[in-house]
Amino acid sequence: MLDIADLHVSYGQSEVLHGLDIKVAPNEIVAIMGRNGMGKTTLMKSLMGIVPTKSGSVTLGATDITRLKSYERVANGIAYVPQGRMIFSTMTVQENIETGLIPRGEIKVPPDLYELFPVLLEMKGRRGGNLSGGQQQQLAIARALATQPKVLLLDEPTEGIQPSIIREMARTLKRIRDERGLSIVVSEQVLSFALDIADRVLVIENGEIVHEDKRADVDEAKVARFLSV
Ligand SMILES: Nc1ncnc2c1ncn2[C@@H]1O[C@H](COP(=O)(O)OP(=O)(O)OP(=O)(O)O)[C@@H](O)[C@H]1O
Repeated sequence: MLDIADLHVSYGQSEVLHGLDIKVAPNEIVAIMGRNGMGKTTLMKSLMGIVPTKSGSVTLGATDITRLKSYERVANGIAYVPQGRMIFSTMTVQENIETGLIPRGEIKVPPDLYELFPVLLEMKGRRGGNLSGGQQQQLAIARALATQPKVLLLDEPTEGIQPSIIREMARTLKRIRDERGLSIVVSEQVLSFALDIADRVLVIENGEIVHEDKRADVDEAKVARFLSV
């Protein structure tokens, strides 16, 4: 579904991703784990066309999206929940979700989004900035899903979220995958969450994938060592 091949990304002269090869199957959930500064956000931003690709390719389904602009990537079926959620704090919950409808030319929030996140229906007239961290995360996911993606990217979704809400988020994301047949790529530092949700766990270190395990074979101690400072 998503095929990243020999992806190199730099900021000016300094190369940050050094030739990543990652394939994500339809319906698969892949967790990309790594400490701060290892390149997770840069990978997400480059997949969304927010930072330019130096070389290599990104293919979504049958479409080469490497040179496409962000909005064209979204139209092709890739959606993004950025680190820190980045909801529009002065807009209402409903208006936030509506921004995700624009690429599909739709006007009305599909009821199944509110079924997934009932709290958003309750709060649809509230300003985004007045929601709790967990509620804002649900809103950011709902906004991304409104674009009807085939691949959903989430950048450190557990950051700043309470443990009980993190478990609920894992359940919801698996439900989304099962019901919508999405592929999900999630960057994470919280191993328990990654193990809860992922079919495959990759570790990124200094812009390279240095370890990979299927969920059933994950060597937890080894992955934890990569994550410890
Ligand atoms: N705009 C930028 N200009 C120059 N260098 C940058 C820029 N953004 C990130 N970097 C560098 O790129 C490297 C990877 O950063 P990135 O933010 O992708 O890491 P990360 O794994 O997502 O970390 P975090 O968990 O802190 O978000 C770091 O060395 C960082 O300093």
